[in-house]
Amino acid sequence: MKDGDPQETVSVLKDGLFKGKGAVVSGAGTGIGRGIVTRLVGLGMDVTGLGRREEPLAETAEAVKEMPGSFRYQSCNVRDIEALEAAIEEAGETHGIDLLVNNAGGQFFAPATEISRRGWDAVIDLNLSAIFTATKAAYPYLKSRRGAVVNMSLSGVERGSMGLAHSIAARSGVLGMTRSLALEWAGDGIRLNCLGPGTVVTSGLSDEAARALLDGLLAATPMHCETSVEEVAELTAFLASPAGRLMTGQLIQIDGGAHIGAGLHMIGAA
Ligand SMILES: CCCCC/C=C/C(=O)SCCNC(=O)CCNC(=O)[C@H](O)C(C)(C)COP(=O)(O)OP(=O)(O)OC[C@H]1O[C@@H](n2cnc3c(N)ncnc32)[C@H](O)[C@@H]1OP(=O)(O)O
Ligand SMILES: NC(=O)C1=CN([C@@H]2O[C@H](COP(=O)(O)OP(=O)(O)OC[C@H]3O[C@@H](n4cnc5c(N)ncnc54)[C@H](OP(=O)(O)O)[C@@H]3O)[C@@H](O)[C@H]2O)C=CC1
Repeated sequence: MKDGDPQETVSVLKDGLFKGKGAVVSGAGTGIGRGIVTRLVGLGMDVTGLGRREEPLAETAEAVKEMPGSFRYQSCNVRDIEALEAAIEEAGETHGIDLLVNNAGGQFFAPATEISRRGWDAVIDLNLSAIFTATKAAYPYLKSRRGAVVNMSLSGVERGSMGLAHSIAARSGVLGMTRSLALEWAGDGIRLNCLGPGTVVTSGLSDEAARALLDGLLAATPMHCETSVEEVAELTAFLASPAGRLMTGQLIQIDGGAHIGAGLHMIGAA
């Protein structure tokens, strides 16, 4: 990436593009989620952010308070079905939903033989079932605005990954669900896509084990570079914009070619 303000460097969308539009972003207090909120509010959108911890959500609110759109947040565990449905409904009634970004997610790295059934269920709940719940709850609001859904996935999701059997299973499920709903809801004008970022250095990838992987991840990326939060945010906004009008049912990998190169999927194969 060139020097300068990272968002400015990758910004291609028009100021005021999303004035009067509404969005829900999960995992809005940190990393990629905060970056997406910042771009959407910067483009004039009214955004509700979800996450379990209030403190990072409040930090996101502080970061965007002078921007053209607005940001409200709600503490919500997306694995709690009733709480998630209620949060989506409240956001829909407050500002409408032109865009739903299912970004909250994560997992632990472990070989399949070390994943307990509870560990499996926790990852499937967070990365698959919660996305179904949120998307279904948002349907009436999306329909009335002919809105869009962006589901955060992983680079290489289609070819499997060492140490991530649970997460790849969940995210492959999300891809199948995304394509199925893209078909079911096309007549309503609702579009759904998945984004597969490569390596994004956020707090989620900052523990010792993840840092140890970083050099290997970058070496396995043909362009030998990280994906920036701002690049993911700009692409998310693009997919919700009129320029994305015919894009639906896709997995778009924003990963410096990782999914066609050596890839991130063999990292951890010792
Ligand atoms: C393709 C390569 C690039 C990949 C790049 C990806 C990057 C990112 O995703 S960045 C975001 C990273 N952030 C996170 O991953 C944080 C989110 N993760 C979690 O919250 C947890 O991992 C969770 C999904 C398991 C949910 O946690 P929670 O509900 O609190 O679960 P528990 O701690 O109660 O554990 C439930 C169950 O899971 C077992 N477990 C947890 N960690 C591990 C581990 N490291 N190894 C093996 N098993 C683990 C835990 O032991 C529990 O099972 P039981 O012991 O059977 O009760
Ligand atoms: N960083 C990377 O290299 C890549 C990341 N991704 C994916 O992008 C997404 C964002 O990752 P990133 O920003 O890097 O990581 P972070 O760990 O910073 O973000 C994860 C966010 O999800 C929220 N979250 C987690 N569990 C729950 C829950 N049960 N209910 C509500 N919110 C929850 C967290 O907030 P809180 O803890 O407060 O609930 C946090 O804000 C994830 O789905 C991740 O797997 C994909 C490819 C690469």
